[in-house]
Amino acid sequence: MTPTSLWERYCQSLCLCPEIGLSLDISRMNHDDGFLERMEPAMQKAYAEMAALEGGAQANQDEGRMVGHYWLRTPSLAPRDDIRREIEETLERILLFCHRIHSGGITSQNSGSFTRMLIIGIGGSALGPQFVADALSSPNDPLKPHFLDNTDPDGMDRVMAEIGDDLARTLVIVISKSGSTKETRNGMLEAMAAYRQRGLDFARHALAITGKDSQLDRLARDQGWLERFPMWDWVGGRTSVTSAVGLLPAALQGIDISALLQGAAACDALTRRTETSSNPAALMALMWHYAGNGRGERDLVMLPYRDRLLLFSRYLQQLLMESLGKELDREGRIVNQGIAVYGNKGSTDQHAYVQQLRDGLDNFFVTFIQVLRDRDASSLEVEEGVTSGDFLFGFLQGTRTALHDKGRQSLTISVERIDPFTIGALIALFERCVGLYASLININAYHQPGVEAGKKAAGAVIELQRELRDYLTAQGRAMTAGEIAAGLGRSERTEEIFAILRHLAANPERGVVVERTSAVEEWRFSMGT
Ligand SMILES: O=P(O)(O)OC[C@H]1O[C@H](O)[C@H](O)[C@@H](O)[C@@H]1O
Repeated sequence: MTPTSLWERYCQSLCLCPEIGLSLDISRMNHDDGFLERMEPAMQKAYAEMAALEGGAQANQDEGRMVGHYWLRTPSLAPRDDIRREIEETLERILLFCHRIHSGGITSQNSGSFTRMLIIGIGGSALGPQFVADALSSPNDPLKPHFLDNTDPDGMDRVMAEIGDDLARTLVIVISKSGSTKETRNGMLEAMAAYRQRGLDFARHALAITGKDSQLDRLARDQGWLERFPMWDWVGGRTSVTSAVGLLPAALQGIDISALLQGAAACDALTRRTETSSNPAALMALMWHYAGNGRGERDLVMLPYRDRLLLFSRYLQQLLMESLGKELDREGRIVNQGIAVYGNKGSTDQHAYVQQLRDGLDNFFVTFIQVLRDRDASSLEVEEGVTSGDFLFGFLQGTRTALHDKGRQSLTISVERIDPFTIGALIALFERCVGLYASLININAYHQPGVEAGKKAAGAVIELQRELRDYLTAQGRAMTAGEIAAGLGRSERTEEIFAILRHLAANPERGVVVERTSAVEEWRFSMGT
């Protein structure tokens, strides 16, 4: 394509959305002129399904649930008055609670004001809060956020060491929709132990965000924690960032959550448009469809050129891959759908994997995010007339062109600046896009049947570990994994038994001792004395 026709293609296909200070450029995708027209009937069907979803239909059919994250920022849209009221009341309670924390109305046990918060959660109960916290942090944040988002003991030690003596002035927010996620439970128990060790009353530092009457909800109620905020079954974990899950930590950090909600609501309003050329979520969904043939054949590489957006791709990984990565379509046919997401930030990633994007496998499309405002203050000239921000911009443009020269495809989202409003808009843009794309490929984006298998298998490993320890204690001698498995009548699980014992033996305080040889089948395990 000649430079002039590229410019024409850019002008024709640029979707300008001044309402949210955002534009989407699809000119560097390779679709032909007729593609959008051919897809229009499918797109119209997707709009109709989205309207039904927003109207309160049981869009998550497999679980018999409504899908209501859009109501969170426009409560008047909620299909029932009680839902609308709950959303509004929760928001008021969040603002009031934050006011009391910030103003010293609620103090820590030793009467000091809270200066840090420890957020314990995983998946949708961590990724959104982490993204927002990092994207919108400032040196003046009234509460500094820390996260326990795993059951990694060493990881937890690191976080607790960072908090150190400030634990007494740290608010703990335990987030779990189900209230029974093991990683989160473990993080909470470890945090409880840390408070106990310092003679502090955990309940006076803790609050919960969870489903009504969940295990966590009952614990928080029985122990008299500071507050409990609701999660509703009509909000999925990965789309919960505009519920208390994302709003409460953000507000405590001093982030303007009203602006974040306004940005999301404004983006929702314009991505409800059924005129595809002016709907950036629809255009993006169509580009995903085009790029991957409607079968996810290309990976989505997220390249935001702004450090503050580093965690966006991690957040989107769950939003897209848990929503779209499905074995069956809505009619129960095997389709094995999905779109893989990876990426960190530009220009940093140019020095890592962009080589492959330009010269290697052509199995991706890039989504660049450009932030027009470089920084709040004026910039140093690193070369005559040129700033660091000019370089960042130049690297984005350069990579986009270099990829295009090799026929490699990209989308470019431009936003004015990074602020709460824009972050809200970006979140809403991708949520809507995922929903529309799911309709285009006929899958349920709102359940996650595949996640259970790994959790169940992990439960079985923990059970087996208990059995093993009892067995080895009773045997009182050194045995190979094979002998133990046979003794337990579980020969089919010999490898698992070996792995469990090897792990225990690597942690001397767990009491399992190993005598090693060069052949693993000869390793002999016993309970130490
Ligand atoms: O919020 P929770 O109930 O603790 O769930 C945390 C996460 O658990 C699972 O992995 C689900 O697949 C995620 O969608 C969810 O976000």
